[in-house]
Amino acid sequence: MRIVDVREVTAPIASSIANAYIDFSKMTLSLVAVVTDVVRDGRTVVGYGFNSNGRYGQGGLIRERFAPRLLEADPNALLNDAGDNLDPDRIWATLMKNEKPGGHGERSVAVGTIDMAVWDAVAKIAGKPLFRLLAERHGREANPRVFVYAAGGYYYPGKGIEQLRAEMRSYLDRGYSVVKMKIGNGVAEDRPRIEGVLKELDGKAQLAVDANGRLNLEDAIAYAKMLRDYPLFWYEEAGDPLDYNLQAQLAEFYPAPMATGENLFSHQDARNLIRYGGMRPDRDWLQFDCALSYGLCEYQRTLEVLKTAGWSPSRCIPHGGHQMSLNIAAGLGLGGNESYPDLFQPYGGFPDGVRVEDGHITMPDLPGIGFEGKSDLIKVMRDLAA
Ligand SMILES: O=C([O-])CC(=O)C(=O)O
Ligand SMILES: [Mg+2]
Repeated sequence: MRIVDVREVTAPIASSIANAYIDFSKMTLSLVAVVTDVVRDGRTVVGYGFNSNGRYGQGGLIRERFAPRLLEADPNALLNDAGDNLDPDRIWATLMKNEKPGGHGERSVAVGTIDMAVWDAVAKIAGKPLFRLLAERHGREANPRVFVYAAGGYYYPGKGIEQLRAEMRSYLDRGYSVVKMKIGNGVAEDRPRIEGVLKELDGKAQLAVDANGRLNLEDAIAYAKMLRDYPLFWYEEAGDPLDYNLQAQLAEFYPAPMATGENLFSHQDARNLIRYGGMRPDRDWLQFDCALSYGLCEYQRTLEVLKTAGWSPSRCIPHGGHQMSLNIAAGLGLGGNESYPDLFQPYGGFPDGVRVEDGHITMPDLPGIGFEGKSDLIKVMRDLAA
């Protein structure tokens, strides 16, 4: 049993949306195929992975550094003790050989993308959905019913409050109970946007807001004073993701739930947020995204760090809207997952036929991560592996 090839293609996920920090006019992602020599149900097992929106494709790093390390390794050194499957942690250690600690940059995205493909292959070789395999490995009961919220509400050229309200209404109509919109361009611009959306939701769903790290401390506090007038689900990523002191000071002005973490890429960074960021385990939310942060091998270390610090995995609702985090949520008891109903297709979303009801989806029993159940996605994946 061995990995015979690691393929990467950088694909566009561009659109005309913008958050308070970046626009998505040139956004890309990396799609990876880890091809094995294992055959299941008459088909060669190929694991697939991709990185979430926001950090661009990582083709250079994957092709020049990480894929060659896997292909040059002794194939037996990448297997589990029984020799009947790949071992994700041994593969992870091989990927990270001769990498210094710290300074996570974007190698964490390259590794996270390959790691997703490896876990997909491992669960397919085991003949199980990844969420069931994870629950078994951790001695837990899987829960296929997962909370999901609808992320959107971007700044959009020519889009006024009426269109924003219509967008949010469409998420309500599709079964979501929590929706999210962007803020950060200024209190004067955002207050009427928020009030318009809250009117549209009319108490039938809750609203989260996301400043994408745009605000300095003074502006983050000014926003907090405005936002705390409204019953929001959370106030996300107010300031720079690595400014733990800003987050901690903000907590003093914002008693309602805060959320952050999508731009922290290692368990060490996550631990610093917990130690120094003033985040409160009884109400705040952690959004670390394995696809951007060295993958599930690292995410399990992050969950250990959280546990040690008294945080439940149910306080985690990852960024990114991919099926990988849906599996982690169902298998390891996270609080839910992000979803972008109208963006970043065909990568995001759910297997065909999965519907949102009362803000939750139910995972179908598909082997691996479940990409084979999403026809538009598996088509581009198989094109890469062909
Ligand atoms: O706009 C983005 O970069 C995505 C984002 O922050 C989110 O989904 O929370
Ligand atoms: Mg965000």
